[in-house]
Amino acid sequence: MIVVLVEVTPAGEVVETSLEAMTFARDLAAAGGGVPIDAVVVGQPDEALVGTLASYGARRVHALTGPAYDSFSGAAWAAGLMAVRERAGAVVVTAAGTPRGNEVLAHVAARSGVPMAANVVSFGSLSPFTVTRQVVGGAALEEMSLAQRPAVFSLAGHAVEATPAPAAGVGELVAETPEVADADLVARVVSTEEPEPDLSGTLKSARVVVGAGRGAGSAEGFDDLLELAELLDAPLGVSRVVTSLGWRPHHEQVGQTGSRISPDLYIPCGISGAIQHWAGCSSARTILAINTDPDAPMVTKATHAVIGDLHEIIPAVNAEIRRRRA
Ligand SMILES: Cc1cc2nc3c(=O)[nH]c(=O)nc-3n(C[C@H](O)[C@H](O)[C@H](O)COP(=O)(O)OP(=O)(O)OC[C@H]3O[C@@H](n4cnc5c(N)ncnc54)[C@H](O)[C@@H]3O)c2cc1C
Repeated sequence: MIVVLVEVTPAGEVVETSLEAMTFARDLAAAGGGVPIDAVVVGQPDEALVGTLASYGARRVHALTGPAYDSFSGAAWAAGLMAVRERAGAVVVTAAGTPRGNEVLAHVAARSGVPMAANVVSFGSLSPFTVTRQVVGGAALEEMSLAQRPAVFSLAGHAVEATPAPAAGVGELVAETPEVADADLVARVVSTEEPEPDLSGTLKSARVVVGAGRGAGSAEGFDDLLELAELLDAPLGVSRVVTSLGWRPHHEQVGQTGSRISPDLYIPCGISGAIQHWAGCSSARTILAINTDPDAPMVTKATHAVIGDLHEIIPAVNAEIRRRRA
């Protein structure tokens, strides 16, 4: 029989590539004379999820629950998957070739003392069992023999189309709480964070950008610069020092490891003009540098420069803009 590790989204739906793995397992099971397929999920599945897996041919849905499975751990998930496999007597263990799928299966293969084939796209003969898999990032295909049992392999994403079975499986839900050794919980996810939203679009397309670097002095030193940006209806673009120090968010960074900008006017204030920053702003049409150092690379490359303390110059410029607009 075959066991398939199935991944579930935070919304409680089966991941598409896991449905592909179920479809592939079904083709393999059919070639092997109709051996059963069991799915393994981590966490308590609802009825709809069990129904989906049954519609893809699952005879049983083994649900791994308990504190050891509350967060992702490649070794703990592998321990649970192996416990199910051993009891069910499965000769094939498979999953989608996702980072998690590959990590868990690598643990399973190492513990079982067998090779693992990652990113399989098709199978050939059954005896000996051979598979074709993607290597070198998908640039080449390799044929691999998985003669030992269990045969452990992951399926490359979109190698097959996810298709429900012509006849649904029983989908019997089986609660599983295999024990996990403390050593298997050493490397596990302890917290997750939403990625910072990418707000750099405005910066990349702006006609005017106000730049700010270490010369701002501190996280509190941006008030006048932000006022200037508002008066000019321009976004703020900053140097890496500023984002590294946590003074401003990363999406405002200009340079090699930030945004490339090409505004009509760039006003870098307190930015030395290191090559990595220059890489992101050199296509600005006009550069007006404000810096205390007349020899700073940004000053020597700028179209115009004002030499002086930005904390004196910027408030004066803001006041003059406000006065003229009034
Ligand atoms: C792999 C790599 C990638 C990198 N990628 C980037 C990147 O994408 N973007 C980037 O910006 N950097 C990048 N860097 C960092 C880069 O090398 C510089 O360290 C950084 O750009 C310097 O930032 P800064 O100009 O704000 O600070 P500094 O170099 O310290 O310059 C501060 C400037 O402010 C002036 N100044 C000080 N006080 C005042 C004041 N009161 N008024 C006016 N002027 C004042 C000083 O004269 C000086 O010119 C990268 C570095 C590496 C190694």
